[in-house]
Amino acid sequence: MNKLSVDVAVIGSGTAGLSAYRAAKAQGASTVMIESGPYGTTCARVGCMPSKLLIAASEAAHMMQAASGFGVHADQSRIDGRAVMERVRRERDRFVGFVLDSVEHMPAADKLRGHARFTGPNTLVVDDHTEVACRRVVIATGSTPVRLPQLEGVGPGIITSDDVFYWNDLPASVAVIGSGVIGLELGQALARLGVRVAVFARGERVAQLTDPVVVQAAGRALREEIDLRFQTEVVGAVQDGAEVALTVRHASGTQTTERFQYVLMASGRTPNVHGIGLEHTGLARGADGIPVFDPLTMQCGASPVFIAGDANNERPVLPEAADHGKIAGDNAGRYPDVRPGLRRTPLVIAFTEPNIATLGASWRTLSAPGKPKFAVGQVSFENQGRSRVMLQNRGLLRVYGEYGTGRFLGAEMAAPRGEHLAHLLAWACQSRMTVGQMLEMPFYHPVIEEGVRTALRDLATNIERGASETDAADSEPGT
Ligand SMILES: Cc1cc2nc3c(=O)[nH]c(=O)nc-3n(C[C@H](O)[C@H](O)[C@H](O)COP(=O)(O)OP(=O)(O)OC[C@H]3O[C@@H](n4cnc5c(N)ncnc54)[C@H](O)[C@@H]3O)c2cc1C
Ligand SMILES: NC(=O)c1ccc[n+]([C@@H]2O[C@H](COP(=O)([O-])OP(=O)(O)OC[C@H]3O[C@@H](n4cnc5c(N)ncnc54)[C@H](O)[C@@H]3O)[C@@H](O)[C@H]2O)c1
Repeated sequence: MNKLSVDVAVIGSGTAGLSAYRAAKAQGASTVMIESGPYGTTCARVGCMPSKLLIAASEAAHMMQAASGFGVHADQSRIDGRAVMERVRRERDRFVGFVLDSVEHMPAADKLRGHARFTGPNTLVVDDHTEVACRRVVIATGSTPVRLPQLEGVGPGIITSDDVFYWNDLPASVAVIGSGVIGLELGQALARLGVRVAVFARGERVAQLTDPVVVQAAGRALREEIDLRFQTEVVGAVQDGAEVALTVRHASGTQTTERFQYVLMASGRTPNVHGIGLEHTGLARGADGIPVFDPLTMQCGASPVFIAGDANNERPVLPEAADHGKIAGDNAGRYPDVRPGLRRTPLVIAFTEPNIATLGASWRTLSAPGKPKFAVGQVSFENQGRSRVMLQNRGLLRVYGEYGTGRFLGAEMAAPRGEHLAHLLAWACQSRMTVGQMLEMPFYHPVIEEGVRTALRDLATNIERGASETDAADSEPGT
């Protein structure tokens, strides 16, 4: 067994791990980065980038169809599935290439290949070939798609998002299990590319939304394009040649069986904190097995162990993985002088159309028992000027504000160009602006942002009403 002694060991070379490695090195710490899988990051290989490439192709296909609404007829449109997937893989490989280049330029002594696991609070063993004595550790092991037990061992037709971006051609049909972010992004993209898609959901969840009014509006908008089947439970499946016969149970109790080329499990992701010897660290862990950590420092208790990215499941999206990694690596490098790092206003965007975006405090957080009442303003995009002009008049925006101070708290939306509206609102939220201050900002004409102004005016009115005419404590959200 080889022996290695370092100041900092970073487990994982994804976005969080790479950012932790750089930050620890910047503190002058001797650092090793350990990776068990392929280099290239989940985001670039099988996450953000290839999924957005597939969505971009689907938008092109959708525009051809939507054009007839303007009197423009793209007569002979044809989707070449092989060419679509070839571009997805080619461009994805280009993005992966940038990551591989940066890893290539790291000193060889700073990289170790193999599965790392703790054998003690300050020791790791890598694949039984190297023992690493490390004064500090950053766990940046990412997450893995949840596999449904009732679909285990069925056959090659049962897949996860990890498989989609290696396809050589578009399939004929896909059943998507889960109406979360992955299920809806991929489900809508594949449907727009001519694949027969059905999305099966246990409940009525729509991506990351928590506001029931926005959930309703988003579900309505998406249903225009996707065969979305709420309240269905997967019972089991059988691989039958090139197809999978999928059996689901409906809310009525009846069961139906349908055949698809693939069944895509999009039922969440599990943090990779199991099988890494955490039981040897003495760290306190939550019910989900994740070490208890401080989200400002990423430190696990008072220990020299830090946890970053999807592994801690705090906000499992790319920008947060990068921020987590920087904070964790910086603190691992400077330990025991641990400092709080920069955390930003929460922002999540699902690239469906309409975009589904949430920022700041969620409706669910604000509505938790014991929390003060809050005011709500809203706008529907169905009759919003510019949205109608572009034939993208679907969706709803709800904005939340604090009674008394008038401070803007957060928003949830399914909105045309929602990715941009969400940034605008997230910046206002992080700047701790009041609704009044936001309404003093410029709004051009005719733009979708005028819809945001309508929602903010509505919110301002409701805040005013709550503060002057009613006791805030008696008012319900939305009044
Ligand atoms: C389909 C899909 C689409 C997405 N789209 C978006 C998007 O549009 N926008 C967005 O912000 N986010 C998106 N995400 C989420 C984003 O990709 C993740 O939040 C981010 O990549 C997490 O980075 P990470 O560094 O935590 O994990 P990863 O990049 O997964 O890195 C973890 C690394 O640790 C390694 N590892 C694990 N265990 C060990 C061990 N014991 N020893 C050694 N190495 C180990 C793994 O092999 C892996 O390389 C998407 C995710 C998916 C799946
Ligand atoms: N645009 C983005 O930012 C983006 C895109 C894709 C993925 N991601 C990240 O990846 C994470 C994982 O995405 P996801 O869509 O897999 O998870 P998710 O948590 O968003 O959704 C999982 C869905 O699966 C359902 N589900 C859970 N268990 C089930 C079961 N046993 N049977 C049927 N349905 C079940 C849930 O009700 C939910 O609707 C997201 O939380 C997000 O952080 C982000």
